[in-house]
Amino acid sequence: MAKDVVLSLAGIDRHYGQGETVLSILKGADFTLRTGETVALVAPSGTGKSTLLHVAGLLEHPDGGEVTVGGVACQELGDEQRTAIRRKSIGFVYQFHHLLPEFSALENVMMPQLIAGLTKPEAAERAKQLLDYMRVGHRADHRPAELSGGEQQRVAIARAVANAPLVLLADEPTGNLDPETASYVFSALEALVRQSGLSAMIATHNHDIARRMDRCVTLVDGKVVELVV
Ligand SMILES: Nc1ncnc2c1ncn2[C@@H]1O[C@H](COP(=O)(O)OP(=O)(O)OP(=O)(O)O)[C@@H](O)[C@H]1O
Repeated sequence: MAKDVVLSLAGIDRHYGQGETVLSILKGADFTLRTGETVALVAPSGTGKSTLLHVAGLLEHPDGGEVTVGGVACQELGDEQRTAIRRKSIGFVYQFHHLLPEFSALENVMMPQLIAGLTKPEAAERAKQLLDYMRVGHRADHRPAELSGGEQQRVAIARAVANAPLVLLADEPTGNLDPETASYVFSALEALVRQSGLSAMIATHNHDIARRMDRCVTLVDGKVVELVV
């Protein structure tokens, strides 16, 4: 793997179901993400965007092929090792925030850092910085249900980058927001990614958002193909 490649997918196969009802989603998909690069994944519904992100983020096992994260080939690793790599190297943002409802925004952003072994004061300081950066610091002590959709998603983004991952994977991170809020939240996400030099792959249906990334890819017949938007 080239030195500046942070994530590579090689010959990824993924199918669902069995026998005659088998549905092949990814068919030898290849993809490479370089350090500091931002890539939009734009493809019609049902073509496998979430599947590709889940495989890349070590949330799902592919049926064939190799996922390499930060130079580590993950295919032969056990669940524990994959989880350790995922926690250290991958930040994931979903369409719905998936914040823990019984904890405050600040505690939600502290959580992955505490799991990674930081002390409470260290985790709290970084969480505050990230929430301020995402312009939601004034809501730090509130629980998710007390936040607006845009605020919830900004907290979820702060949480995803709390452990300074190598790669940020986002699955339609603004898909559940109205256009104005989506634009605001995406700008905050983009600024954070650029400022921290993060590598990111973002699935989106929004072509305005896609154009702001370094490059765009799509899925055609189970393979990743470069796209000009
Ligand atoms: N666990 C599963 N079991 C069976 N089929 C699945 C499973 N997960 C996804 N699929 C199917 O695989 C296909 C690809 O799903 P995926 O969610 O990756 O698409 P997508 O491009 O992200 O779609 P959307 O834009 O609508 O979110 C779909 O037809 C979906 O129904």
